[in-house]
Amino acid sequence: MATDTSESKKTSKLEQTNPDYDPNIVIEAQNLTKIYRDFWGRQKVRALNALDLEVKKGEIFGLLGPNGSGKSTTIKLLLGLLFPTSGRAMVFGENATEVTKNERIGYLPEESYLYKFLTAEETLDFYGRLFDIPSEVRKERVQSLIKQVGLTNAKRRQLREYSKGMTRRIGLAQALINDPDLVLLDEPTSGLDPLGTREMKDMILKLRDEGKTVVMCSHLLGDVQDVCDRIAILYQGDLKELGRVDSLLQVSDETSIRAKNLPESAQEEIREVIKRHGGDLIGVENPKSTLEELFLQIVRESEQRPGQRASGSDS
Ligand SMILES: Nc1ncnc2c1ncn2[C@@H]1O[C@H](COP(=O)(O)OP(=O)(O)OP(=O)(O)O)[C@@H](O)[C@H]1O
Repeated sequence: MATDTSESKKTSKLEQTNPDYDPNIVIEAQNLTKIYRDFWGRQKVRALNALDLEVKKGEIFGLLGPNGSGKSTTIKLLLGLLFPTSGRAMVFGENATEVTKNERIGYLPEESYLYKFLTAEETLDFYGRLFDIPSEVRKERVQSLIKQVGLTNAKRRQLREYSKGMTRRIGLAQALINDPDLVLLDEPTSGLDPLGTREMKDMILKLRDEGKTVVMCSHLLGDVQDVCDRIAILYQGDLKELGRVDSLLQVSDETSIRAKNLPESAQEEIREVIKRHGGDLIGVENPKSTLEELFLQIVRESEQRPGQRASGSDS
């Protein structure tokens, strides 16, 4: 597996030869169907049913759905680890079954498969060698990824000593060792504490800022809402919803107004205006922060002032 970061070599064969190929479409699934069969060839499960979707360059795309809805099957089809029963998946304009395109993909699986007796440095160096990354580039990238995922203080410890959150971090660093253009993340925030979750979400957003395309599967809907531009919701192999998170979540028949330092008299006037226009007042109240914000604020304050109670507490 040879990896070269120069733009010219990172483009796929099709990108170079097919003038119709649109480089802004990183993933294209057309009628993608996967039926698992038993030893005798009899149909066991229709895991994915005629999936049509596109993932655009530079977006964070969320694949959602209850257990067994076909998310992992979709990821495996994109990686070429499974063959579709019918339809096709294209990645960077190449058929997903073409494994050479995986040189441009980083993959964080749900379960860690890393070698427990290697340190973080050794792990990343090992995967860097698999990608044939030249020694100097490899050394630099290993150190910069370790820093990026916040494992500098633990970089010489064996992975068997790592907590679940640390294992997730080294998993992400491993997925990025080849400086991929497309990053597939299966449950990236599972097992992380709220601070680790925030950092992981920031790292995912940073990947988008760097121009990478991210596809993530997650059951943690709050995390998906925080980072994803678009989502697809699968149910028993069928695509049930596809669209931009902000427009899917917009409640179009309600209006919300937020103001600071508004006196009680003005609030009364607003109530009157709503009444005059025939609207139903749902509530005039102080907005609430999120539990995540409160938790992070307390952790940050505790770091700055060890031993003291956080400022926001009133009981
Ligand atoms: N190797 C396999 N052989 C037979 N059936 C399988 C196989 N892998 C997955 N399935 C079935 O295909 C369906 C979709 O599974 P898949 O793992 O893609 O779902 P998922 O959405 O990733 O679920 P989860 O959220 O639990 O990870 C399920 O009914 C599952 O039992």
